[in-house]
Amino acid sequence: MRRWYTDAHFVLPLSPLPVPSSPSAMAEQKPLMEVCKGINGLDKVVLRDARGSSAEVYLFGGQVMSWRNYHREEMLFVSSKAIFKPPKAIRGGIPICFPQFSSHGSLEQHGFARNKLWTIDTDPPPLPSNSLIKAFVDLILKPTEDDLKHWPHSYEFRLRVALGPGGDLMLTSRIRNTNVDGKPFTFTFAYHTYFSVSDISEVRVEGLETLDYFDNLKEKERFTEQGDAITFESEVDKVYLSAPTKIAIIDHEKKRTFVLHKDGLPDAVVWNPWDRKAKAIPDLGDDEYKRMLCVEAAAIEKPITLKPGEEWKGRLEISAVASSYCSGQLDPQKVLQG
Ligand SMILES: O=P(O)(O)OC[C@H]1O[C@@H](O)[C@H](O)[C@@H](O)[C@@H]1O
Repeated sequence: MRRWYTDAHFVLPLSPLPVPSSPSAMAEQKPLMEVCKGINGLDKVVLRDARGSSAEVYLFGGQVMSWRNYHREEMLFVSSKAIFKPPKAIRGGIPICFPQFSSHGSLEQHGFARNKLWTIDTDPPPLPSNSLIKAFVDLILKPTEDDLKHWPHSYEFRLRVALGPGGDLMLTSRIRNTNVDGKPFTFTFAYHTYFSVSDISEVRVEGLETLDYFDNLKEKERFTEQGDAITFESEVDKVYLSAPTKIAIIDHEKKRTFVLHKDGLPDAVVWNPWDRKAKAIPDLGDDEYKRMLCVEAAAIEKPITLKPGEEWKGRLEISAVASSYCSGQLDPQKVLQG
């Protein structure tokens, strides 16, 4: 069954759409936001902009599973062996790690948000408005009685997924403590983004040079990164601390650069399982590590504590630009404009 939202909140704009600038975009005169069935009948929300960029968000996990540019090229990696069957988290896209990143605590790996069924929030508290954003959806996750047995805290987790004016993917998380027992709670968080890359050996990450990091492959010992951009020739699992707000992933073969802008998320995780670990992950193809790279905007080193009534916000914006981008000159503002 297809539901088309006609509520002004969901299907914007009320004025005519801008004229699409390419034939492929022309074919995409569909609703800006549509709820339909995805793989295995799971509900998903499809966002589209007037030029043909799109994003798909599964209610299971509140997980972005697709982000395409206006050439309809997929930017996110999804494993060919991904299991779309709750409560197993789906391998690919942008799983949300909350309220625990990795095994940094007593909860299940990466927390439970990625294993839960979220709902569409029809009446979210307003966010700063941006009239250029036409396609977006608000999701919400709240604990059930049963959930409270495992993590005894009441919260409202609101996630807005939006397509920006240039087809950028924008995620805003708002987490509010709604405990009535007066107790604060503490959490760690990550947007566990799986980027699609042509060949991991041809990829470089800029913006993390000289930073301190915890190496998950060496019992979370702390090291300092060298001065060079990061390249890949073996398994990597690092949490970079106090990373800059902008990070670039340069894919030489694809001639494409992803530019991440993060806000409220001081840390950045870089993960690629490489060949041996990939073989041990049942829902990842043996060779698929070559076509993926996780760079995760996160809050890990200093967990966030919220008192009742307090709210935390963490934002991630990702753009994909052609790599006429000049290596070593990480100024995504210039990249974006230019
Ligand atoms: O297999 P999962 O639970 O999705 O986790 C994948 C990886 O996620 C990364 O964020 C962690 O740093 C890794 O340690 C972990 O292996």
